[in-house]
Amino acid sequence: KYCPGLGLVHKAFLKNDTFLCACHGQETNHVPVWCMRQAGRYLPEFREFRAGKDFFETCRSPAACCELTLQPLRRFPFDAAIIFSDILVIPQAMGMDVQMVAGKGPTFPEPLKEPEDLLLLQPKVDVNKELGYVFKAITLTRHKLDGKVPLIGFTGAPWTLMAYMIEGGGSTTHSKAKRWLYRHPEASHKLLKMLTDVIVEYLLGQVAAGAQALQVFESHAGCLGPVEFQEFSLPYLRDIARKVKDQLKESGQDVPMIVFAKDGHYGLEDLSQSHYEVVGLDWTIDPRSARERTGGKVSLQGNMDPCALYAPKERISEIVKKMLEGFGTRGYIANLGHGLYPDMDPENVGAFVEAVHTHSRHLNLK
Ligand SMILES: O=C(O)CCc1c2[nH]c(c1CC(=O)O)Cc1[nH]c(c(CC(=O)O)c1CCC(=O)O)Cc1[nH]c(c(CC(=O)O)c1CCC(=O)O)Cc1[nH]c(c(CCC(=O)O)c1CC(=O)O)C2
Repeated sequence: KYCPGLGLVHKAFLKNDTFLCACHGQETNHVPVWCMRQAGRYLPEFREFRAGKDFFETCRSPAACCELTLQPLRRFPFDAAIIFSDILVIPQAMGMDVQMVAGKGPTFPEPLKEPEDLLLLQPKVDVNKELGYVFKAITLTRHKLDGKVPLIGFTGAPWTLMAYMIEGGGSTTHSKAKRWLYRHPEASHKLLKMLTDVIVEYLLGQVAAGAQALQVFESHAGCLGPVEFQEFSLPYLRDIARKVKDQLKESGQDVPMIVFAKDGHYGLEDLSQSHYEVVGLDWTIDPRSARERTGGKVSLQGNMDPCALYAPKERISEIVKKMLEGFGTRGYIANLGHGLYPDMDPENVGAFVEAVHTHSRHLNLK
């Protein structure tokens, strides 16, 4: 039985456990599907709800996060929900000011410039105090979901968060953050380690609050080369999974973890041997080669080009069919290769979900 606050998770309690089964490589009647950024601006009801409210204020309201998480599930038969929040709540918890500026995106008025600035960060973060609002949102959403589908919690990965903290916002080159890697490798490792410690506690808190799976977003893997990835990203991704899993094992819990290193195709083999059950893929990887390169060691998630949702519905259906044939229907979770864009037509998102369900059922009957 599910105990609020304790987060004891029983699969039997779920009405639809296809997502969790697929994470563990078990057979399912249909391939489960969800979309990154499914709770987002492409939905008119999201835009209406968010209108006039500050983004991070919204993130700090458990009731608002719960409502936004549930919105897409009222429209589409997604097989999982992902808690509405943002990866940048961690730099905030470490003492940095982060604002969401309309038309510009996340902005840090005082980004980290030099290694001395690390002294300005909170050395020890009490996640219950600083991020308890996310935990409350998760518990409330678990209750409201009432076992309809599992709830995914998430975090940004250390390198991606470090990049934001130094760049002060989005960037095309990430040259300020990469400058640290080449010029201040020790300070870089210090920051990555600080972030890892907070992330581990944050993910454990999400599970205690009721999250039934966890996704780690290394969204800026692509601006690292294979050598830098090996040194500054992969060890921390591995550390996170190992530490979270070790802790959960002690309390007899088993929560699947997904690693999504966008544009990190060079790291695919390593990512499939990093203690994650699932590796998320962007659309630059061919499904069959991803299967070969990961050797059946993990389940895979992804990877339709989000822009394929601009195609007519019949074309979306064809693309989905090819994708399913490439990945196969077992140990596979359908998703996009990255998040939905604000100008996407909700009807086409519905067509994507339906195509995954219909084609995968047919393929399973063959
Ligand atoms: O476009 C903008 O103005 C700022 C968008 C932005 C945000 N965080 C950010 C970015 C940078 C970026 O995505 O490139 C920064 C951000 N947030 C996130 C990521 C990870 C990623 O997408 O690769 C990133 C990094 C993306 C990158 O830099 O490549 C994660 C995120 N944001 C969010 C969610 C939650 C959710 O979708 O349920 C999630 C995670 C789960 C998921 O993918 O579903 C929600 C979010 N954050 C944000 C927004 C838009 C602002 C609003 O509603 O007023 C929204 C809603 C939406 O996408 O429509 C703000």
